[in-house]
Amino acid sequence: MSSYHPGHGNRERGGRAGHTDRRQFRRPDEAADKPRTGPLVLEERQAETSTGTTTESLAVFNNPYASLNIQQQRIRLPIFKNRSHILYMLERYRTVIIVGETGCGKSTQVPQFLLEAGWAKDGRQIAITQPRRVAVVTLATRVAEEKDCLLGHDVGYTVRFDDVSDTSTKIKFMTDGILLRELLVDPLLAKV
Ligand SMILES: Nc1ncnc2c1ncn2[C@@H]1O[C@H](COP(=O)(O)OP(=O)(O)OP(=O)(O)O)[C@@H](O)[C@H]1O
Repeated sequence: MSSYHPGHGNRERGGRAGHTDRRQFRRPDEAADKPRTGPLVLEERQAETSTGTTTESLAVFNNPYASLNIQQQRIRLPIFKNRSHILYMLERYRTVIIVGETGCGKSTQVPQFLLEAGWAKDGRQIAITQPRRVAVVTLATRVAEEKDCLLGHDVGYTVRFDDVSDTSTKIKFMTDGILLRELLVDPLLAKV
C-alpha cells in the first residue's frame, strides 16, 4: 500500500469524460497478497459491483499529509478543531446539521468523535448512511484503518448482499436503503 497515495479532498472518479490533466496514481498490485483493509478492498468491491470497467469506478484520494501517520493525518483535518463544539451540540440538541467543505472530515471523523465520547456504550451502535454502496465501503475501510481495527469488528458496514459487521460493531456504515430496512424491523432504532 505504500505506493498508494490516499488523499485530502479531491476525489477523482476515473473515466471522467474530457478530464485529461488529473494526476496519475499507481494502483496497488492486484497479484500481491494484501490485508482485508485499505483501498484494495474498495477496488475489489467496485470491480464486483461495477457495471462498467473497473477503471470507471476507481476512487482516488489525494492526501497532502500521506507521509504522516494516520493519527497525525486525523488531527490535521479541518473538522478536528471543532470536535468539542460538535460533541457539545450533539449532547444538547437532537438534530445537528454540520456543514463543511468536501474532505474536511464529516463522514470519517464525526463517528469517531461519538465513539470516543462514549456514544456506543451499552451495545448501542453509531450508524452512518451514504447514498451509494461504494461510499459505504470506502468510508468503513478508511475508518477501520484509522481505528486500527479489522473491518467488520468495531467498524463495519452493511450494503445489500454484503454484511461486514458483527454484534460488537460500534460504527456501522450503511446505505440509506439498508437503514430503511432496519427501520421496518426496529421502528425506534432502539440500538442506534
Ligand atoms: N478511503 C480513503 N483513503 C484515503 N484517505 C481517505 C479515505 N477516505 C477519507 N480519506 C481522508 O479523510 C479525509 C476526510 O474524508 P471524509 O470523507 O470524512 O470527508 P467529508 O467531509 O465527509 O467529505 P464529503 O463531504 O465529500 O463526504 C479526506 O480528506 C481524505 O484525506
